[in-house]
Amino acid sequence: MENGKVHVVKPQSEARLAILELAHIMSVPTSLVAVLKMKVPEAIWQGGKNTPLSASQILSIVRPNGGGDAENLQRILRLLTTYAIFAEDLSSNGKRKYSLTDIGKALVPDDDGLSYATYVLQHYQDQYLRAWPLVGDAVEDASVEPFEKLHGEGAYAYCMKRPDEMSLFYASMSGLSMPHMNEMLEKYDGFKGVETLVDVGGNSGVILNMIMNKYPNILKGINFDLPDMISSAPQLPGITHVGGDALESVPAGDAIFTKWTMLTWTDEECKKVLQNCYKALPVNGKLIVCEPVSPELTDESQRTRALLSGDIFIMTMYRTKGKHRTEEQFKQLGISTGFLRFRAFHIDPYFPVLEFQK
Ligand SMILES: C[S@@+](CC[C@H](N)C(=O)[O-])C[C@H]1O[C@@H](n2cnc3c(N)ncnc32)[C@H](O)[C@@H]1O
Repeated sequence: MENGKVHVVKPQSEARLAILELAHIMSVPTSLVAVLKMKVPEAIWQGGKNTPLSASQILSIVRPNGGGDAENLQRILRLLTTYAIFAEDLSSNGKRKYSLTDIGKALVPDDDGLSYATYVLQHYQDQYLRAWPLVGDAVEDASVEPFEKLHGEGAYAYCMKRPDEMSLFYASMSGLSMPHMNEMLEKYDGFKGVETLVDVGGNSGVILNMIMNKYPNILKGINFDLPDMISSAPQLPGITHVGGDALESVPAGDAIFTKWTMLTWTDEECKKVLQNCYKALPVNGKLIVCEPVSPELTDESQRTRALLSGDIFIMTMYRTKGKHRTEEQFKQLGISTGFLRFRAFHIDPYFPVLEFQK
């Protein structure tokens, strides 16, 4: 008996609830995409104030010419409140009003138009959504990615042929990478003393630019990526864009950085790239890797879920035998390719820094 209510927790009813939640879980990302497309976070954040607004007030901002169903918007906002994207306020005569939580604020574009919203929107484009029902095909036949089976080409090739998709990919990568790189650069000082830094799979070059701004000792930055991927990369001070394939060779530098690349390579391909990095480094040179690192234990934590669900995204869209690896798997890959020292810095729960020294 608690507060006059009798709580009878029946394991079987909990099991039924869990199944119902999973059965309906598509409502969550699709509702999130809907509010992002309607620019609801921006509407609540107007003037940087985060004022709680009712669904009809939000609609009057996102639909200034009228229209839209406030009750249905409120239904969506309530669901997303259960995922702590919005906070619900019932203080004004029981009328529900919504503000942004810290998670919701991460979806509001910054002055450069970047936020986590772009990453979400990029992932929920039609070409990916249509590949999801084929996820089990990666078990039946691991020789071809479900995305490629459906579209006749791999996810990178698909992206690189389409200029709009490329811009979205750049913005998605930058929007996600910049906030945690800011924190990483505050806490990790492994770029001290480096004069030439190569970023393998550096995409638009914005991360290399961030590193160089923080470490003026880096005089030369080489942003290395697939030729078509850097074809529309912006010009950035001190940075040379070099097109190539890391599976063939990597430009020389006194340190090499790579972030969020190895997950799309098989173990054999990772070894090849690590060998190429080894060759491109001087004695004592460092390879600094920033990759999703899967936990050894399978638990129900948010971190484990974020990492294991990202792993299935990779398996379905990019590479059936690419993967999120554990720290030990990274260490063994480094040792097998000749690196002498391995250190892990757990600055970010999703993207730890892994240092391999020659
Ligand atoms: C997920 S993105 C990460 C981009 C950036 N490093 C970041 O963290 O925001 C992976 C990048 O690796 C690049 N890439 C994939 N395979 C590559 C290869 N074989 N050689 C060079 N770059 C490659 C892709 O073109 C893409 O820009």
